[in-house]
Amino acid sequence: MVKAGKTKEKKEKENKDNQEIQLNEEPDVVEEEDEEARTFEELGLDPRLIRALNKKEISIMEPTPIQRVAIPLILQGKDVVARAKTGSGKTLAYLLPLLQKLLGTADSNRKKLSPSAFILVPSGELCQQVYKEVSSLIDSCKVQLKVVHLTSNMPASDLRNALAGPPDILVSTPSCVAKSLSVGVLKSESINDSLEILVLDEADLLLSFGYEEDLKALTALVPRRCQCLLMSATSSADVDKLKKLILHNPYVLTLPEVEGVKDEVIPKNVQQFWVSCGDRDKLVHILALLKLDLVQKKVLIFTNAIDMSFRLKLFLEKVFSVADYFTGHPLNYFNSSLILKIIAADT
Ligand SMILES: Nc1ncnc2c1ncn2[C@@H]1O[C@H](COP(=O)(O)OP(=O)(O)OP(=O)(O)O)[C@@H](O)[C@H]1O
Repeated sequence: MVKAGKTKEKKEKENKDNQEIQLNEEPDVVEEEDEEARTFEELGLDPRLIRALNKKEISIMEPTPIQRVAIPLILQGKDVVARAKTGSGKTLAYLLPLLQKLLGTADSNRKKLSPSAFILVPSGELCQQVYKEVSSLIDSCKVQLKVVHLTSNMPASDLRNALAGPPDILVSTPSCVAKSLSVGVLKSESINDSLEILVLDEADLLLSFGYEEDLKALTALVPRRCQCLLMSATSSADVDKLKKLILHNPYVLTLPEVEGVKDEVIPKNVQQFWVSCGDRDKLVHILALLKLDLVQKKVLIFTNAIDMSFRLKLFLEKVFSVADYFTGHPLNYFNSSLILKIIAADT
């Protein structure tokens, strides 16, 4: 991050190689951040957004480390790649400056034909979560910004209604944008004319979920002036590929260490085992693990598709108590003592 008072060497190091900022390798940078920008006010956040954060069910008073670094850069209009562990606050790290930028243009007379901001996520469930977060911030700020989200089962007429206006912010999977383009409810020229901010959230999953072609098609329409943000919990070849495909000379923020806790994708206290078996034997193996109490306490089982989670649920219900199993959005229910085992599809 380019900051007043920083040494010349540091500035040069950051400007080199896509302006990479390894926060753990430069602890003094974190310290400087700590001293200089402890609060959202000091990050330059609009008071309406700060009030909206304070009003949340669990009020948010101080920025997380990734927010401290990312928010000012995004407010300055930089392209940013933010890599920080799950739960580090990446969603607000891009949503707050994105909303602030749109607050500044909310009263503009210029008639747009397409949304100013696209937030692309890999799944319908994430789409719903991000949409909820944006809507609640907009409601709390009491501003005239409109957000919509698209779902994969929407017919063309619903897509047309959702995009009429147009909204200021679109939350979608890449495939719903591709569908909207193909049925003509989004127009290439209007995207090129209107798009100001493009966010790829959970970027580490976007390509593995099969959105490469949709993203390539969209990239061709993204104007050069559009600010692009890429958020990811891990670094991977896919994230690099997306970075090269869409971003321009971005700041790369990596936050592997927060408050002395090493940010590993798999925490140290988690033991991992894998069982090699054919497709047909998977259910029996899971049953054996549970029946023999080899996996104890609460269990979260991920499957790669929704129909597989239902098959597993039906299978396990034949053996265990029906009330033990739940499928759907897992984390809201995981702390409930009634729910002992959860099956979740990773889509
Ligand atoms: N500054 C903050 N102070 C306290 N809580 C926060 C702050 N920022 C975000 N949170 C809360 O932390 C939780 C996790 O945040 P968030 O979902 O943004 O993490 P993430 O880094 O995007 O994770 P993922 O990689 O899974 O998307 C949310 O409940 C969010 O409301």
